Amino acid sequence: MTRIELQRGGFLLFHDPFLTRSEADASFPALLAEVPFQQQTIRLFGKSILQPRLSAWHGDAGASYTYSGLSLTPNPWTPALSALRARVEAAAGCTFNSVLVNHYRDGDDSMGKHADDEPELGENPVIASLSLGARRRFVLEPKHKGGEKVTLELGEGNLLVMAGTTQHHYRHGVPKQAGRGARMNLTFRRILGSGG
Ligand SMILES: O=C(O)CCC(=O)C(=O)O
Ligand SMILES: [Fe+2]
Repeated sequence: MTRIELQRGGFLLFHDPFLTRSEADASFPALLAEVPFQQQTIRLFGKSILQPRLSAWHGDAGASYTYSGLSLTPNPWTPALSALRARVEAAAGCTFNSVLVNHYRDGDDSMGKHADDEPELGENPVIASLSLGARRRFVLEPKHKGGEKVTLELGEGNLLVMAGTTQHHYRHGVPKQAGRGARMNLTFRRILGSGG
């Protein structure tokens, strides 16, 4: 495990490897079969646009969440998601009541730069990000001038934990990367005030 202190504040814990090869290889098809992935529409500057990836939200009953203007009601935990949650909680040393699962079908799918700073996550959220399948470039950069840019290759069962004040000072995203294969990313989160 590598700990990366961020210059503007916050820190990352990077576990690479994290899942064993066989755990990672078994999880990808299990999630594809269990998770009801959809291409979501979001409203951005008054226009409806399709997100350039598939996603699904799972969590404890009552853990509802607003993401990019979408109000999401969680799907229930599936066997594969519950097993991965237990694995991630043991490593992160905290508990999570929900997970956003993203499926990047190929290198044309992407996630724009953002911070996971929604109020329902609380002041300094711990976000545990598990990546399966093809590695993709994950870019973390300061919101304002000053501080470093960090690029990691997330995939193949590795785990990145973002903690402390990271979401206050940094944005992150997954740019398009031509030629890459399918990847999944699971961000385990704790939604506050949901009774979970
Ligand atoms: O796919 C990734 O590595 C990033 C996902 C992410 O930032 C999110 O779900 O908020
Ligand atoms: Fe994020």
